[in-house]
Amino acid sequence: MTDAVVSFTESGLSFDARALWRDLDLDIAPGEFIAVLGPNGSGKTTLLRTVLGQVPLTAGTLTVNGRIGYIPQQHADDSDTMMLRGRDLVGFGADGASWGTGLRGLRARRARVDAALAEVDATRYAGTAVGLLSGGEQQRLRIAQALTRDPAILLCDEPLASLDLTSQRTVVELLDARRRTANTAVLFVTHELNPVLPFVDRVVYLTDGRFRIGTVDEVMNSETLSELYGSPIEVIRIGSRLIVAGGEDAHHCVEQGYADEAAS
Ligand SMILES: Nc1ncnc2c1ncn2[C@@H]1O[C@H](COP(=O)(O)OP(=O)(O)OP(=O)(O)O)[C@@H](O)[C@H]1O
Repeated sequence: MTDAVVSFTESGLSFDARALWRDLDLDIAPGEFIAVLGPNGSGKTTLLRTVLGQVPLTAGTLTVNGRIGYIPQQHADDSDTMMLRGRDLVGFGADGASWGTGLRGLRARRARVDAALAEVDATRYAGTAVGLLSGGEQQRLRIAQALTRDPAILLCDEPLASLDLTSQRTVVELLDARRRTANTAVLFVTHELNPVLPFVDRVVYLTDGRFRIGTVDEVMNSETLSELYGSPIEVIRIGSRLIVAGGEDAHHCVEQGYADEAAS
């Protein structure tokens, strides 16, 4: 694909003798929304880190066309961040970019921060300390921070973790709006597929050195996942949601209450 934002070609990544993936080809198109799934330790975060240039591939090539926006995993010990005002946190994303010198540069930077705050509807709490905001509000600020770079691709590492369902929906809708209006691709690591299911174009499913890439229907079915895991996995569709049963990470698509619903 010539206009791909990110291209992995015959790529492989191993740490010592352990391969996280081999012979992986993936072209990510502008505006494409890709969910990266798999059990703990399967290499989801590492896949993002290769795109960030933090981890070199051990085989094949990776090309990135355009700027990257990164929404890192949230850690409970981000205490330094908690003291900042929302606007200052977002401003970190705008640092390092070339805004020109003097007052003009400062104005351009401020305008970009204001635009990013407005895009995620966070202007009203831009002056509040991050630590006083809800998890959902903080996550909006992290998205705004990533947007200040006007990215061609957003790398999102479990951005829904520890958010309630309403905030999850807000975050996903913000990312979806961005890709629709600005054609920004989204590479989204998640343990819960259901909140993003309506928006996902393709899934990259990693486990134990193997992977599958395809549409939700192509990958998230009993036959494909059983083959991938080498043990019986059942994928059940309930309305617009998917439940994965069996296998060591059967929980990964199940949200609170859905398992009970499936059983009843
Ligand atoms: N620099 C490194 N050197 C050696 N091993 C590493 C390095 N970085 C990651 N790993 C290992 O690679 C594996 C994949 O890690 P990664 O963080 O990508 O998993 P993950 O799928 O994101 O897991 P989780 O769902 O728990 O966040 C882990 O076993 C991890 O310990």
